[in-house]
Amino acid sequence: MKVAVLGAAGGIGQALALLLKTQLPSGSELTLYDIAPVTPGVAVDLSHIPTDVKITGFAGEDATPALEGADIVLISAGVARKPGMDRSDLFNVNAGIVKNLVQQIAKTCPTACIGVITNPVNTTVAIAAEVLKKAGVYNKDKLFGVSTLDIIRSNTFVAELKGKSATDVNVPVIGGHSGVTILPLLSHVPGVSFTDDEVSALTTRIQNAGTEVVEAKAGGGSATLSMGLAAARFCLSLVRAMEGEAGVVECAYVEGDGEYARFFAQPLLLGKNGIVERQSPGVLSAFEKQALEGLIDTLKKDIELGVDFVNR
Ligand SMILES: NC(=O)c1ccc[n+]([C@@H]2O[C@H](COP(=O)([O-])OP(=O)(O)OC[C@H]3O[C@@H](n4cnc5c(N)ncnc54)[C@H](O)[C@@H]3O)[C@@H](O)[C@H]2O)c1
Ligand SMILES: O=C(O)C[C@H](O)C(=O)O
Repeated sequence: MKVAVLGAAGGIGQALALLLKTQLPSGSELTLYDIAPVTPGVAVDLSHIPTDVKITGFAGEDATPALEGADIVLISAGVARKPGMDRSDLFNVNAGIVKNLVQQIAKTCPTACIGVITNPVNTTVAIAAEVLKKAGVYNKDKLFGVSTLDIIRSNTFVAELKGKSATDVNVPVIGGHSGVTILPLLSHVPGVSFTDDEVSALTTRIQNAGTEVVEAKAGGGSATLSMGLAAARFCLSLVRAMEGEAGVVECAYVEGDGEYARFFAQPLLLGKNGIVERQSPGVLSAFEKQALEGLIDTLKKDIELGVDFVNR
């Protein structure tokens, strides 16, 4: 199994690379790519960790050497938020970066599974899909917006509130990855009940958790370490499923049946070739139904922006 990380010299990229170097199965290959000249050095540094994962790093304009033969490509290249910014404010810079990198993926490893981390995810995943489509290599079962951070945050906040172990809580999060489009399904957490006020306050906290980190970092960037862990969890689940483990389910933002919007975060059964089954969000509470109705227009506009960016 070969995994490539694009944007690997950044805050997320380095944390993610460390976790993958230590947790990918023996015999895997990990390549790091970033425009930053430090990238081969990041790989040399990690190569001294005694695991059976071969790691190499590449810098410059051309991602090809990192992409050759990749089974999974994770993209965290791009700029991050500063206080006062929305994720959508990153569009002007990050749209072009994602477009360029996905064009290179389409050429060099067109059958790889792709996990897009770069914000605004609601839009950058649509950009990636349109680029792959134009190149004639789009497979909607292999393109993911990585929304795992919303799940691990929800698990943490619910566990804190209810005095549970965070590792025992699993909150599905559907919709998208920004503001009101993030919809944690608190009614789906077994063995836990919430008052209406708790549901409302927790949902708002989960939706604003990225901003909580951006403000706490005071201009020094957004979530990197928790995101590195989230992306590693997503990637390692995908690796396990691609290597034949049955029953691996993760939520991610993917092209679905279009019931709510063309792209929608939902639970996915993963397998050897990416998505095996898009699972229905199931029965929603009245609060969740209303929140879902309220997010669709925003999500559709975010998606349209990405589609137009590639096809204008
Ligand atoms: N999906 C999520 O849940 C989630 C969570 C946190 C952050 N993010 C997003 O991830 C992105 C990266 O965040 P970060 O904190 O790691 O930022 P960072 O600035 O620390 O790292 C970004 C890296 O991208 C590299 N880069 C820029 N342009 C590039 C290009 N054309 N090719 C290759 N590399 C390039 C930079 O050199 C840098 O090393 C941001 O857009 C951020 O908003 C997403
Ligand atoms: O909030 C951000 O800008 C980064 C990321 O999307 C997050 O949820 O932490």
